[in-house]
Amino acid sequence: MAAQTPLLLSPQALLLYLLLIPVLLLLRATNRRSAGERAAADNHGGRPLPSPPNKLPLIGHLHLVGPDPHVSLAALAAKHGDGSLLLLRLGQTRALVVSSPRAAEAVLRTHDHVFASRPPNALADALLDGGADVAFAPYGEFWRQARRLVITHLLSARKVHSLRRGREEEARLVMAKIQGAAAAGAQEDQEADFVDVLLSLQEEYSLTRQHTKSILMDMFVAGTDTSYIVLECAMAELMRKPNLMAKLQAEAVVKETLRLHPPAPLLLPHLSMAECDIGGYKVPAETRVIVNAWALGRDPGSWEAADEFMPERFVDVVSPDFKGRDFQFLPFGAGRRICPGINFGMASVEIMLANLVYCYDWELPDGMRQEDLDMTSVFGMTMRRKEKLFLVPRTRC
Ligand code: HEM
Repeated sequence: MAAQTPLLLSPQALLLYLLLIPVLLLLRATNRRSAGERAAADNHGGRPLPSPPNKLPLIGHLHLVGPDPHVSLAALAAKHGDGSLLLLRLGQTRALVVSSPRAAEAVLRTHDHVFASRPPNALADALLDGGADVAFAPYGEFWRQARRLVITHLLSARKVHSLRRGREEEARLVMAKIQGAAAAGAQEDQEADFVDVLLSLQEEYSLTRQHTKSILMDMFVAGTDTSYIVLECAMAELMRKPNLMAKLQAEAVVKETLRLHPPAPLLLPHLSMAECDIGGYKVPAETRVIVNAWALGRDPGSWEAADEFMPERFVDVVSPDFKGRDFQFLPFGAGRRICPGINFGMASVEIMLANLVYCYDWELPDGMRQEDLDMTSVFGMTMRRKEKLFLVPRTRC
């Protein structure tokens, strides 16, 4: 009688069991291996890198990484790491998290040649034709050529200087918009300028149409979002400390904003191309490396009052360099993969910030207090403010 047939013997249940048995066996086998064996396997027999204990089958440590990965990775590194390095399994991927200036220096300077590649990235593959750009290209001849092109012809100090008029015009247009005036006028089109340059170099660099498109996309995506994020965070921090507005030094404010709110808090992922010894640990080839620039910038061991917004720390003293020489401050990364757009980005943000603060007094909207300003951020390709910043301008000039 059907009603008396035990449920476990139904054909569906049997099928389910048959499908589950290999998975259950795999889980048992994984769990039976001692922590030491697992660590040794992850470290190719070397001294085991510190790693959180509660690794789950299949997903590894993914469940420990929260919606703000830079924050949860910093907390994990503090709890389970040795203060510098932490090994995670993110699904099938082995990832080394770097959270101290010393370890960052080892990875991005001492052994930069080993860690200068990029892991495959499905999003970049779809958008940029699998590494036909600079930012996501694996280390190799194509990347070297594309980076040389970008540094020499698009982002050199001379080029950035020559685009000064364009930036001034851009700032003027924004001020005019704020004033409510019609934002008309001759605008120097920087993107078109980049297109012209790239088209003129197609032969010299053997650029295909796809290369040209991908490099332009790099310039556009890497350039606009980051600069805008820094500007918005700088204005939000200044609203919380309005006394700083008056004695503003745009450069110091921008540096301090980059320290507390780096738009790329985990840089871009690096990939090791060979086995390498870092601080006595063996890091295997093909390990993803995540440098937590956000944690470095807030490390109380490197910075006094690390969580305080204090632009004055960058004024009139020998302050940390942000171009990849001081490893407690890496908003642009360091080494071979350092951002090639530093001068371009800094020039764009500084001129806009100086104009905003010089031409206007800024107030919070009616009824809003400084302490109501929500400084939380959301993590994505870049880290941006969760809440849009709304301010009221009062004309000064
Ligand atoms: C404040 C503004 C900016 C910040 C904070 C910033 C930050 C960064 C960071 C953290 C990286 C990754 C470094 C690494 O992997 O070690 C990077 C790479 C890159 N950035 Fe920027 N960036 C900014 C502006 C720009 C601008 C204006 C451009 C170009 C117009 C640009 C183009 C690039 C490119 C092409 C790469 C990839 C370099 C490579 O892989 O060789 N960035 N940037």
